[in-house]
Amino acid sequence: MSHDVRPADGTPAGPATSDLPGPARQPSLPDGYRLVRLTDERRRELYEVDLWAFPSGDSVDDLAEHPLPVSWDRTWGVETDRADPSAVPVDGAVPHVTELVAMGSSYPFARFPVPGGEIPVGGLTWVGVHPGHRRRGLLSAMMDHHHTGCAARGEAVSVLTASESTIYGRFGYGKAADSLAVTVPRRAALADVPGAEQHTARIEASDQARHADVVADLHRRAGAAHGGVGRPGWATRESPEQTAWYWASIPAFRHGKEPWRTVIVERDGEPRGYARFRRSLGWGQAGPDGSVEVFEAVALDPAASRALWGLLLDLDLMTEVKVPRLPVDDPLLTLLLDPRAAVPRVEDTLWVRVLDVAAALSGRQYAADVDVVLSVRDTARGAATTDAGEHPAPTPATQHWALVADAFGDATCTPTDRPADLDLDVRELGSVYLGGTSLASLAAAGLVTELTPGSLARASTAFGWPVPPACSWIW
Ligand SMILES: CC(=O)SCCNC(=O)CCNC(=O)[C@H](O)C(C)(C)COP(=O)(O)OP(=O)(O)OC[C@H]1O[C@@H](n2cnc3c(N)ncnc32)[C@H](O)[C@@H]1OP(=O)(O)O
Repeated sequence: MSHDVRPADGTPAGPATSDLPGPARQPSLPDGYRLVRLTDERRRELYEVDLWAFPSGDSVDDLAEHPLPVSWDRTWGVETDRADPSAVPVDGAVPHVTELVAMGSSYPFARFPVPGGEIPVGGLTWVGVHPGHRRRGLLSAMMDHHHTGCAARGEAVSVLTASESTIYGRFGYGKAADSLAVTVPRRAALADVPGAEQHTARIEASDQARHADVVADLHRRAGAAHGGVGRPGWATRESPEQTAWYWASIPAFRHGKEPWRTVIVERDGEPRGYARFRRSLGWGQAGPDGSVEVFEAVALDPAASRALWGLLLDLDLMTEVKVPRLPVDDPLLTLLLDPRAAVPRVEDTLWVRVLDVAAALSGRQYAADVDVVLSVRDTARGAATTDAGEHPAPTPATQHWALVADAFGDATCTPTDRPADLDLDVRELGSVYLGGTSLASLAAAGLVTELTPGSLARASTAFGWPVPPACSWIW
């Protein structure tokens, strides 16, 4: 919070457009609010908004000295002024305080994996509004700002993980990937995989200097594996800020658990997989009742995966292993002789907003030859706008796009006057973009309309992908 003196009527300062990341314009905000770029000097204020938006037992002091995952040049806030009741008027003017009441940021994914390729993507994150300033349009204005910034930077797509799954559909986001939350009993039986027993393991305190390079290398190679087709969504932590955050040991986030541990499994001295986990020890009537939390478990091949899960499922004094975000096709579910023992629960992870249809659709590959015309409606608020500051068109903006692609080859997507084969909203285009949701299943729910008989099955096959998308970058 900072002080300044305003005229007696409290007129707020004008917009600080030149401070904004992205195009120099203000989105439509309610009166008295302005969007500003945040810098490291306002780190404590940012944490104050964060703790109002995401309540926890932590204090600003617990958090402010540790690394932040966001890049300041892509981080913004909304501030407002209010009269300072404790201040004495100066020459008839009422001292005001400037208060940060909302924030948002986006990760710079320059090489975000999409089916068969990589494109620049903006990863919306850390959106929060102070509860005293909610439901008056601050999020809507920030979404407009974010999408405009993506468009200006050539990011054809925005992705996010949502705190609540009901928020982002209205801004044109479609649910593009699920994950599984599982809890596996200790020593749950796993199928044998030849070669698993030839692995050795190093279990160490997570340490950036010691582990960062090997973990980043395994993470990247695991995403590109899968018979060479790669896993959509499997972005690496590209920015130094994301990397520093991942490796930071922040006591406030331990919640009674030990600090993060890293296990690396090796075969013939070569790293083949890693996991990041932490334990908490409890005692029940039957003795030790500890729990293991696995943040991520990544392996290059089936034997390394079997070795890694075998180790994680048999840590002393533990009775269960919790994995909050497991890719839906992780080998663990297939290796478990009793998959029901994991009690898998499906959760949404990646939400995708297609901002530039031509760039997005020609930036990925397709699993079958396709020649289809899509009628795409983009009426959602928060659509990318022009540098002139125009807001999304109030009337439905529908465009026909001709998509032509060879299976696992080149693709083109251009505007066309040809009649459409399929009709859908931009939300549904986001849902199918990473290959994890089928057009046919959306059509079954009435969200996609087949206008040319036979086009749905063909397009559905082409938009699919052999490997389901997964989110690899939460935090
Ligand atoms: C990518 C991420 O960072 S996800 C993290 C999002 N942040 C949080 O969950 C923290 C706690 N929540 C908040 O800070 C705020 O409530 C926010 C950011 C979710 C919403 O901010 P607000 O400024 O209140 O939103 P705003 O007034 O612009 O509302 C825009 C629309 O979204 C709707 N909306 C807002 N919050 C929610 C919600 N939690 N669930 C469903 N709809 C919502 C509003 O009703 C409004 O819809 P309408 O215009 O169709 O009636």
